Order: sequence, then C-alpha cells, then structure tokens
Amino acid sequence: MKALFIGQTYIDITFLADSFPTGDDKAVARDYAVSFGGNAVSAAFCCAKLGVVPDLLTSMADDWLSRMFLDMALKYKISVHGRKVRESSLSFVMPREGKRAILRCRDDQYLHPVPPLDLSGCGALHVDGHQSDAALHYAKLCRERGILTSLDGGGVRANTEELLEFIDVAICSERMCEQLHLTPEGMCHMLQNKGVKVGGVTLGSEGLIWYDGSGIIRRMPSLSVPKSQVIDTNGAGDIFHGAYVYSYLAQPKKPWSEHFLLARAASAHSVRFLGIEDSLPSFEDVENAQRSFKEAA
Ligand SMILES: OC[C@H]1O[C@H](O)[C@H](O)[C@@H]1O
Repeated sequence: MKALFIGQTYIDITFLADSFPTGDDKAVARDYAVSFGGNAVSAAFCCAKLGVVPDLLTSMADDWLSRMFLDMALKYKISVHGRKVRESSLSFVMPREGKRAILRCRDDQYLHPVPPLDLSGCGALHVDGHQSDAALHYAKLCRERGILTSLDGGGVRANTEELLEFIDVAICSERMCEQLHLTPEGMCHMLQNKGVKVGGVTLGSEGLIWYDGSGIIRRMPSLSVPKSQVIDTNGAGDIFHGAYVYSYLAQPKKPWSEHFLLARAASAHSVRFLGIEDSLPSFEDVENAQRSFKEAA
C-alpha cells in the first residue's frame, strides 16, 4: 500500500435550491449531484485522482449504497478495507452563497474490531477522527515505523488529545478552535506543545495559518475565486487535505509551504463544481488554478 486513509463513507446528495421545503410542501431543485463523501474518504479520492492511489479503511454495509460506493472506488482503483456497519451513511448537502448546510444520516456503530492491515510500502497515514480506535491504532503503528501521520482536525473527538501525540501534520478547522476555546494562533501553539511538527488552521476565504519545523506561525492567503464561479464549497477542505498528502507522497523532500500551495490551488479549483466527485482536480486543473487565480488580499 502507498498510503492509508481512515474515515467514514457518506454518499452525498448535493442539490442547488433556494430553500428547503418544510411541513407539507414540495420543491424542485435546480441541479443535483450524487458522489462519495466524508472527510478522509473524499481526501483519499482526491489523492488518487492526483496520482497516488491510497488504501482506504472505511465503513461498509451490506446495502445498495455501499455497493455503489465500491463501484466509485473501483473507478479510482482505490483498495477499500470495509469495516462493517449496519447501514450506509448519507449526507444531504445544500450549498448556498459560499456556505453549505448538511443533514447527515449516520451509522458509525462499527460491528467488528479494528482490522489488521499490512503497512508495507505505506508512505503516509491520513485520518479525520472517524473510527477513533482505528485512527489511534494506526497512528501509533505508523509513528513506530516512521510513516508520516496526518490529521484532518475537523472537530474534537473522544480521543483527539491522545491521538495528537502520534500526529506529524495536523490541519484543523475553525470549528475545532471554537470547541477548544482557542484562537487559530492559540491552536497552533497547542499543536506545537503536543509535538505536532507541521500544524495549522484553515480559515476559509482568509486562507491558512500554519507553522512548520521552523516554529514560525505564518499566514497563506487563499486564492480568490470570483464569486460568480463559486458553486459548492462542500469538500474543499477535504480536497485540501488529500492534495497535501498527495504532494508529500509524490515529493516528500519538498518544503511544506509547497505542499500547501498545491493544496490551496486544488481547493480553489474544487469550489466551482457541484458535488465532491466533479470537484476533484487533476494535476492539470491544479496548475490551471495556480495560474488563473490571484491571492486574496
Ligand atoms: O466535508 C464534507 C463532508 O462532510 C460530510 O460528512 C459530507 O458527507 C461531506 O462529504
């Protein structure tokens, strides 16, 4: 395996509509897309499309949605290690004016223990906090073997504190800062104190605040995508994670500033398309985004 991503699979139903009917009402959406979803899962597909195909340890049920998901994974040649749940998870995603509302139908009651996987050849682990037992187990194993460990810190989970001790790269959300009552800078200091070598917080249109081995906390502005082109921002963060893991795997010697520049362009590309699958950039799309969009002020 070239890399291992651990997460929870969703099937995303993304639709464009001005309002969502409530009560005894009906409406017709202007457009819709059906795609795989979930943080580390979407990141894995992004990494695969850019050119390094990872293995994926994720939820799997005996139902139509999981079979549909396996078809999607096959298209990207992603090897799926399914961990059994009773039902597949679904997200209904309504993007609007640069934001998105999500209703999730989730089964995260895993019916079996963490499966043993052979990590031979693995260059990186990426986790998003789902399957917290598996995330911790493999983060410890990877740390022992000198394999890079990366965390999408979307929110605080039961074992986040412990998990962070085995994480090399943690890029967190503003939501996680709020949960921990920390400013983005405060979050960077907390990560540094935990021994996380490269850390940061994504700030949406305000870009990324981050540090690397130098310890200096810096800001990378976002790329400015014209408002008229922004269709669906859902998954832009997941694509950012998948793209920096790809960049690291492809060129591990490059500085982290380079990995994040590539990831920033991947995210900028993604917001112009509806649904996560159509948002995934090819390497050419990333280069085009780098050329086309200027840094926001
Ligand atoms: O980050 C976006 C993802 O989180 C939600 O769980 C959706 O499924 C979506 O794919």
